[in-house]
Amino acid sequence: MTTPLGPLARLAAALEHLSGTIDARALEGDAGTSWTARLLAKGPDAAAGKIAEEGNELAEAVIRESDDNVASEAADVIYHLMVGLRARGVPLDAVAAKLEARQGTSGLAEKAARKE
Ligand SMILES: N=c1c2ncn([C@@H]3O[C@H](COP(=O)(O)OP(=O)(O)OP(=O)(O)O)[C@@H](O)[C@H]3O)c2ncn1[C@@H]1O[C@H](COP(=O)(O)O)[C@@H](O)[C@H]1O
Repeated sequence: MTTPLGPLARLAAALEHLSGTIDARALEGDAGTSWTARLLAKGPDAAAGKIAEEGNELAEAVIRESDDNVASEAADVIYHLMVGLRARGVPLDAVAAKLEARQGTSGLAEKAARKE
């Protein structure tokens, strides 16, 4: 019997799959049949617009919508974030490195250090 994946492992697997799909669309996607290819063809500005739009929709959902809508809007943000990173050529590794570098540093301490 296989052990079911925990939520973070499921998310990591989904992101891995999505990342591969976005890379494939960037290399040989058809803007006529693929939203990802269409967005990438328009360049980073188009992805940035969708990140902002979906971010607002997620914020609205967090404030006043159902748990299911929050999850759905969060998925939209993650997808468009990944397309934006691909449009800019910023590798996921670079984002991972930022998160890793912040581990163990309080957000409040980091903010205070910026003001010095
Ligand atoms: N996760 C997503 C995903 N999330 C959202 N979207 C699309 O993003 C678009 C914009 O979402 P909105 O909710 O803003 O829709 P809208 O209001 O009609 O958008 P506008 O046209 O008004 O900007 C819609 O067409 C959604 O279907 C996504 N499109 C693709 N993916 C993933 O990417 C894969 C490849 O998709 P294609 O590139 O389209 O083949 C898919 O199999 C999915 O795994």
